Amino acid sequence: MRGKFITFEGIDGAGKSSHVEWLAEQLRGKGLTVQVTREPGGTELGEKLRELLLNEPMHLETETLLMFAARREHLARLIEPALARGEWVVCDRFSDATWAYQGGGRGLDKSKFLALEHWVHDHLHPDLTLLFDLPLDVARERIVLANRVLDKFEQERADFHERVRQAYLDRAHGNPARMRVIAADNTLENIRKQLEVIVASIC
Ligand SMILES: Nc1ncnc2c1ncn2[C@@H]1O[C@H](COP(=O)(O)OP(=O)(O)OP(=O)(O)O)[C@@H](O)[C@H]1O
Ligand SMILES: Cc1cn([C@H]2C[C@H](O)[C@@H](COP(=O)(O)O)O2)c(=O)[nH]c1=O
Repeated sequence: MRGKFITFEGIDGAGKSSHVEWLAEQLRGKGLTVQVTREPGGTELGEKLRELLLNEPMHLETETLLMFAARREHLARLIEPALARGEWVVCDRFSDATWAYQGGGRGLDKSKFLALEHWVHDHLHPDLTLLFDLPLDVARERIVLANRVLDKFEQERADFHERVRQAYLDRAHGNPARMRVIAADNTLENIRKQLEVIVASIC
């Protein structure tokens, strides 16, 4: 039987990465084999593209095409083979991030996004997407506290991140069967309680 594909999404600093490995462990505890991966990245080539994407200034359409190029490689080399073997894949970001960052944040034409999504993975969409939603100032505070070097996207202005957040919420509104909004302005413990209930519904 084909495995399931779960993705995590949210604005920078939403807290999703703090739960990715935890969720994988919960699933492994149920006897499942789980691959944890991320975008952009997840393959040798994808990680090289990630370096460019997170650090080099580039035209919006170049950025979008490289996101989808990395995704094509990721699907072909990791995601699709794992799902075909019956393994589950937990991925930190996927195409909803392109919708939100390049579409919402930077203003990419929606028809261009839809054409690329159709071309690259019309046959495969996540079974479940967990959207970590919280006010921008809380996410910003977490990033400041973490004291990390900011990448190209994290250096964007607040209005960019507000548009990304709103685009994510619009996407969730349009895909209620797949996307679940997590109230992420909460303790790790309370967030995990929300995740347990949602994940139990697809196991
Ligand atoms: N619920 C929480 N309460 C307080 N701090 C949190 C919470 N969740 C995560 N953090 C902290 O916030 C910071 C950002 O968390 P994390 O890296 O998980 O976010 P992220 O959504 O993956 O961010 P990015 O996409 O920017 O990498 C980390 O320092 C983490 O320890
Ligand atoms: C997949 C994808 C990602 N991004 C952006 C979103 C984040 O700012 C970075 C990735 O960093 P993270 O710490 O691993 O979350 O990339 C994007 O703009 N478009 C995409 O499709």
